[in-house]
Amino acid sequence: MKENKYSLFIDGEFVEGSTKEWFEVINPADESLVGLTAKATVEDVEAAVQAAKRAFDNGSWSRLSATKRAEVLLGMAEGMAARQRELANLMVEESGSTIHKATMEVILSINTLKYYADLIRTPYTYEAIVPNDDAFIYSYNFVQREPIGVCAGIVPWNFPLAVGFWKIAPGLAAGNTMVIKVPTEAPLVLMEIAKIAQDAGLPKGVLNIVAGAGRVVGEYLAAHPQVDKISFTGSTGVGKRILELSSASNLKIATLELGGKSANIILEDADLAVAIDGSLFATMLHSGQVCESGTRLLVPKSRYDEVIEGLVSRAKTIKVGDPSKEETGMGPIISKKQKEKIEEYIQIGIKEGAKRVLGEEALQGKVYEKGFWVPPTIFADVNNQMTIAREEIFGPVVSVIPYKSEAEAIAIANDSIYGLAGGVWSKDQRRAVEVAKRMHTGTIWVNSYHLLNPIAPFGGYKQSGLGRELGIQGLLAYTQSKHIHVDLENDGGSRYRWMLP
Ligand SMILES: NC(=O)c1ccc[n+]([C@@H]2O[C@H](COP(=O)([O-])OP(=O)(O)OC[C@H]3O[C@@H](n4cnc5c(N)ncnc54)[C@H](O)[C@@H]3O)[C@@H](O)[C@H]2O)c1
Ligand SMILES: C[N+](C)(C)CC=O
Repeated sequence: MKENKYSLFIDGEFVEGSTKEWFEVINPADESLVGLTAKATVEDVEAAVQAAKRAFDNGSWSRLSATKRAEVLLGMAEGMAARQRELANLMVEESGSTIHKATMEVILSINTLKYYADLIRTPYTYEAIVPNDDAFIYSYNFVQREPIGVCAGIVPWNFPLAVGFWKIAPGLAAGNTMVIKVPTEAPLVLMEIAKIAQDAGLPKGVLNIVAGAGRVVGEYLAAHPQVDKISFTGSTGVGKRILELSSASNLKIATLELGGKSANIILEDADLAVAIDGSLFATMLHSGQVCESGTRLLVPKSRYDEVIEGLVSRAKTIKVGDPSKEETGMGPIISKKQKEKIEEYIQIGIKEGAKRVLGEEALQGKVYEKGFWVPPTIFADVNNQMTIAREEIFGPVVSVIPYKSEAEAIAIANDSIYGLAGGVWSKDQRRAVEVAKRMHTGTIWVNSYHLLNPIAPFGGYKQSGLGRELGIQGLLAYTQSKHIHVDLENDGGSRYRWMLP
């Protein structure tokens, strides 16, 4: 067990935390103990913020050249690549990710580091602007992009590594220092990163990693007057609380990546074999515990029966079980609490008149005796006013909604408080893109789903979020711009003689 005891990482050191209390991390597939993590108190978080502030102010990172910062980020990427399998296995154990999803996540995280290391070596930090007014013609103006300061990141359990790196990679690349709060359910993989960062030569205090209760650690960071920016990924309810605390304290800049109830539209001309498999991938990946899951599947009435039949027969082929096995398609649910929440939604769906066409039979076998399991569940005959079409379930449950016309499909898709993602399936790509343009969401996949690339921004419309991560926007979100005006006449005074004759 000793090697699976994880300390907090503050000011370049692994520390036990002020109360020396530890919490258990449980494998959701069999309820075994994966490891112990030190539980941070507000005193520990304060120490982490102060370490990040000192590190920012001393310039060991914030004033380092972009090329040198990029070298360290690439060193971290190399360190992660060398331990790819180990990191993926740890995520399988602590979060129930299948080995495929966990491996994809490590690769996405490495690519995010590499992308930002490349981006800061291009002159994004500098922008010349040309005066367009005679009064300013003899001046030279430029905009400098500067780091913001101490940035906090709050990370959820479903993609602990990738979401962590959507914050750490651009945040560090831009020259900020950081305090990351890891999720209590799956804290270990990001805590491993502390060692990798240290080995890559990240100066002390630049990256601090703490674990602890959201209400204590997360709220303390959100309300802290010396935290200059907060980036939160999690539920919409907690996101609203973060925004309240962050603006009331010091008007800190906030990026919020929140929940979703994404619509996935199969158009009449779609290749159903492709669309059905793609729509199951859209909802069952990571047992549906993915923010952008296509949980409202919109199907034309003319092809409805075919689609339902296809979904049921293909979903039955998903192997649910031990997430460490290569052949497993779907693993467990993160916790007993989350499993019970999903089951409650399933009962609500039945009560409100939706027809459960798959998922009634409990999973049978030794592997399901322990751990937290919910079978792939399909509801037919859902209408968009039902609770299971309006609220985020965060489980392997898809609500199939029939529609009569393309216009009706778009109206249903947009009738949601959320706007995170969506999908469109059609043989006619031009038509699919026209539909995509009319959907009010931040990401749409045409004839695919869940494919993420560090070059493209990710984030939500409406109550799915504020701001963007990834892409150039994701880097700029960790900078603030400063306009510098240099008077070329070396005689600025001549311009205000009217006041000081
Ligand atoms: N848009 C995205 O990119 C994205 C990505 C992943 C997850 N999510 C969303 O996250 C939710 C599932 O994750 P979850 O259950 O971990 O969400 P959550 O909001 O309960 O927790 C997210 C993180 O916030 C912390 N937290 C909890 N309460 C807090 C509080 N009062 N103040 C500060 N921090 C607090 C948690 O400890 C955790 O680290 C879903 O709604 C999902 O859609 C969104
Ligand atoms: C966007 N992503 C996949 C990293 C996390 C969503 O839950």
